[in-house]
Amino acid sequence: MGNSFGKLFKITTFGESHGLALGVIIEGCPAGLKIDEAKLIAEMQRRKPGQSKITTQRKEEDEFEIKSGVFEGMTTGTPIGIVINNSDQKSKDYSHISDKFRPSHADFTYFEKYGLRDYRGGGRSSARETAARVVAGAIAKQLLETKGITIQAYVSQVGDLKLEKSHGELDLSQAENNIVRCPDPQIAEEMIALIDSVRKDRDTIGGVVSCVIKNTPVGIGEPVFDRLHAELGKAMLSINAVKGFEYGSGFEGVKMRGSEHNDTFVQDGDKVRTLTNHSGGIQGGISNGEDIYFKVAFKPVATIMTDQDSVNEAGETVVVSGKGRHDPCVVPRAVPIVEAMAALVIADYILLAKSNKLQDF
Ligand SMILES: Cc1cc2nc3c(=O)[nH]c(=O)nc-3n(C[C@H](O)[C@H](O)[C@H](O)COP(=O)(O)O)c2cc1C
Ligand SMILES: C=C(O[C@@H]1CC(C(=O)O)=C[C@@H](OP(=O)(O)O)[C@H]1O)C(=O)O
Repeated sequence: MGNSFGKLFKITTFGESHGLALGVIIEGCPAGLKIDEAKLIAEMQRRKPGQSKITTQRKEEDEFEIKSGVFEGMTTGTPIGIVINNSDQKSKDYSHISDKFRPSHADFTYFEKYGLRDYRGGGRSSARETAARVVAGAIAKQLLETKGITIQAYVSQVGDLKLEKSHGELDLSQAENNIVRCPDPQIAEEMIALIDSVRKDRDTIGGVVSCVIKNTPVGIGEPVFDRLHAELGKAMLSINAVKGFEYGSGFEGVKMRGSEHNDTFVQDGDKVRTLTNHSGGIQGGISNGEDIYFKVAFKPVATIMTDQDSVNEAGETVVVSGKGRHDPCVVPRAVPIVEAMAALVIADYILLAKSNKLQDF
């Protein structure tokens, strides 16, 4: 029913924004992985609401409890069950729109699909659900660390303000040093000021999260329908408010000739490398060992703090007035979500690649 993701490293999430709790069941994580809980907590802190003036002011610590599948700090190979309690729901903020549809949120489509809905905080459609993905993704990241694979996302655009440099030209270690998570400190300041001014206008703004995955081995990806970039695309497009995904040269690549765009192969010691990386580390749906990089576009948040025309469940014309604690821009908190989803894909696809060749059997 669309609540699970992955084939071998598989997650199933549950929970609503204003319910008692959220959580995730992780199946397929190999036994014997040492879990560093401090790292899981750190990932949750990066995503949690209420972290700065440019995020929703809902205060959730996003503490989690590992209920199963980990014994004496090691995964046991059995399902890992994790629960995150909700503690700061303000469902009253939603009573005035309990039968009204917020323009461009999921109120109308959930109501039409199921015939009823948990209107409190957007229910299941809320990005609160992504807390469960982030804790699962943090475990996947630890699995990937054992192979030296790293994943880093950062904010590369807010509205019209964008980084012109590619990931290789930036010092990505700077990204976590500011509240918007942009690696260029100067542009970060401008982005923060822009989000803050949009927030003061009681409006919202979109942005782009870029991500780079390093040290993926050659040969990961399942042609033809489960090409690595197709799965990354699905993972990213499953995140709330995502409107676009591009990898490698993406939409800009259409302006180039093949003679400029082709990535020349060179032998580098015992490895085949490419001189450029317009392919984004993936060719034919299979990783080629170069950096995998992609961008994810997020729309401006639907819930704005001004009156908007809409309709209600009875089909009457109504005004929806903005209320509650909402993100003026999602990208600062989307960074760890993008990383988590990328980690889940790569962990899953490394396990799948064990069936590539007879010698791996
Ligand atoms: C990190 C994050 C935070 C979000 N915060 C809000 C919010 O405060 N208010 C809101 O209306 N939408 C927010 N959204 C987006 C909604 O969850 C999303 O727009 C809604 O579920 C409808 O789905 P769609 O935009 O994917 O069609 C957020 C999304 C993300 C990724
Ligand atoms: C609570 C979180 O973000 C929420 C995402 C969200 C939405 O519509 O997606 C709407 C707001 O929910 P509420 O109005 O219930 O506070 C945000 O605060 C979170 O990410 O943990």
